Amino acid sequence: AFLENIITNPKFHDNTYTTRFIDETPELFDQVRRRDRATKLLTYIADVTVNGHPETRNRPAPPAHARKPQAPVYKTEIQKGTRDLLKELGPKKFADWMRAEKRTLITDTTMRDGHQSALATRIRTHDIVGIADAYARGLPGLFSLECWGGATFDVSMRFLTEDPWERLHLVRDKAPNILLQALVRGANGVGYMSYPDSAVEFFIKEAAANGVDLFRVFDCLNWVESMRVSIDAILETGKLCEGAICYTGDMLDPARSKYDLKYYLDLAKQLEAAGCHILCIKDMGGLMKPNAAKVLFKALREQTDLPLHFHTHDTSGISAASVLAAVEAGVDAVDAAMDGLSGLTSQPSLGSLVAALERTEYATGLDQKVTRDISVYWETVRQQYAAFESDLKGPAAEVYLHEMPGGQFTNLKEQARSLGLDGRWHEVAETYAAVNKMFGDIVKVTPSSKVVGDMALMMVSSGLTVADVEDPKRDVAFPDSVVMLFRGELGQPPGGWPKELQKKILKGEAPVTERPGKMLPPVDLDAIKKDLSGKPGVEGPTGTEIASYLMYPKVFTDYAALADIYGPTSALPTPVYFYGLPEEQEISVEIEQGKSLVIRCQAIGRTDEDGMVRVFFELNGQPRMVKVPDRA
Ligand SMILES: N[C@@H](CCCCNC(=O)CCCC[C@@H]1SC[C@@H]2NC(=O)N[C@@H]21)C(=O)O
Ligand SMILES: N[C@@H](CCCCNC(=O)CCCC[C@@H]1SC[C@@H]2NC(=O)N[C@@H]21)C(=O)O
Ligand SMILES: [Zn+2]
Repeated sequence: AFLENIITNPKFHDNTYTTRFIDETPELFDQVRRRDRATKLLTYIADVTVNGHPETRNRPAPPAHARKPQAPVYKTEIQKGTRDLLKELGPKKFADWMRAEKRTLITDTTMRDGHQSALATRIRTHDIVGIADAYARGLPGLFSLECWGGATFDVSMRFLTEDPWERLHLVRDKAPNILLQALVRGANGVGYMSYPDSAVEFFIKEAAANGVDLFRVFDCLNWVESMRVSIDAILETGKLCEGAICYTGDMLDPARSKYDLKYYLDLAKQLEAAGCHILCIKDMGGLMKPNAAKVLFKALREQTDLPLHFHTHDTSGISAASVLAAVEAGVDAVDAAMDGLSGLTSQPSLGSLVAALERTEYATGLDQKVTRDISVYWETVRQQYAAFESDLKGPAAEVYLHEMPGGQFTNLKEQARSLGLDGRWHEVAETYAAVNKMFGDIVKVTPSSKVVGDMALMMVSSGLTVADVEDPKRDVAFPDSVVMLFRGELGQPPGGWPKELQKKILKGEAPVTERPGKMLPPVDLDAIKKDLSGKPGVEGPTGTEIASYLMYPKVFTDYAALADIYGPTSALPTPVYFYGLPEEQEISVEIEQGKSLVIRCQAIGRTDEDGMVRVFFELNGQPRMVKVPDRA
């Protein structure tokens, strides 16, 4: 009881309290400090049962009839797949193999862009890893699993209290035969800002060493100069480097001549010259129309012999038609999401594309019973994430006006709602388009899209028009992200920033025209190791911990401190992670391969005079009690 008291006292995690405790009772301290993972997990379950989770509080709850997701179990051996091929052939010959394949190669984006676009990136490692074995055995012919990078890196630590590297390791173990694909933002790594080149290099090397086989690299302004930081680091790792060109505007519209066919063909030449093994047209807004796809991919096919990969979103409802047009025009690989997480701001439906290509020369060869089974799994998983559903009910051709990337659309709608602008969404969309024009008609994808969003929300909520903003006599408080953008901290658009506006925003400060990462002081790994060692929840610090810290110092140390208190929460089933364990319910938690805990909630006490609540469990048959604060 004495020990339990110490453990569950909220002051336990405040170092001064613990230090005094060590001085007074060193022999006891070991027993307390060694708090095993089970005790930590019970602390988490008690806390979330009593207090809920910040992410799901006051949000729609899963339907009462929601069932436990059951991954299909396939008895077939794990056959050789694209990862085995890459190991055999090396990246260059692998790219030749792609070009020789007649069938259309399919990338499944469900584990990354699918839920980033449909559910604000909130799907947890537990649900992602749960289906990996089925992919490995049931879809060995899949080209790649896009399962890492992009916003998943940030969200897993910041909102889901789990380690993105653990997710990568577990998917790697369960699906050893299929290429694991990650999205990286050129000189921004997986962050929203520019980093010193050495930080990006360190991150890429760590990601390659921990399981990423194919890196898709893009820059938020299509500035190849910035992309080279990642490209060069990836080429050194021997992994596949896919250079992505972000598609924007409307290629065949004479009014959008800035982004015409020549613009894209020139960028493709630059990326080929930079050494990319594969070229990707990354249509993050779903702006590609079937006619443009036909013209663009035909022209690219004639210009280069590199394999071509097409990524789009279904916001307008036309994306499957664009994908089929691209296939006819010679594209080698296309992205799709499993039906249950496809459509609208996500990718087009994988099952439907496979069926549409059946009995054509481009047939994918994927087993449609398996794609149906796996889609049913994702549908069931999705029920647990009701808290993160957007209110978008149908396709929106409005996307051709605002050109927002799929992943941002739902997030910006949320942000507008929280600012009390929900009745004015179409005004936000119009203003977003006006801001894009005011900024010189730029590529809009994380992080440049975030800046346009910040400006649009600021203008709508403070009733500012473009004329007001551009008026040299009118004082405007520009969001920090806008100042950063015009200072050049996210790179340079072709032709630079609109001069007048830049002058007004920078108030005479000189802009940066070089690549920011080149000017930033290189990372000091020794200083970081010293800074990190001893922080709660930090092991070594290991290479992956340093890589996380380089990208997100505060988000990482906050995450590590929570992991130190709550243990391996990623192993918990999603209903328990977000909503707790009701009395009389029992779960089995596999905290590592072959080691499971059986946890049963017996009773939840009342809040005592110290504002603490006792929660009684049975852990593998043994009675256990933990006390947690009532945070009401
Ligand atoms: N706004 C911050 C990020 C913080 C967002 C909310 N944080 C989390 O979702 C992770 C912390 C979980 C706290 C646990 S959940 C169970 C229990 N219930 C609680 O109320 N607290 C604990 C940013 O943008 O960085
Ligand atoms: N997480 C925020 C974004 C935070 C953005 C902070 N941005 C930077 O630190 C950019 C780094 C480049 C700084 C440039 S380089 C040339 C000049 N010299 C300097 O010392 N600094 C500038 C979000 O969510 O938006
Ligand atoms: Zn996307």
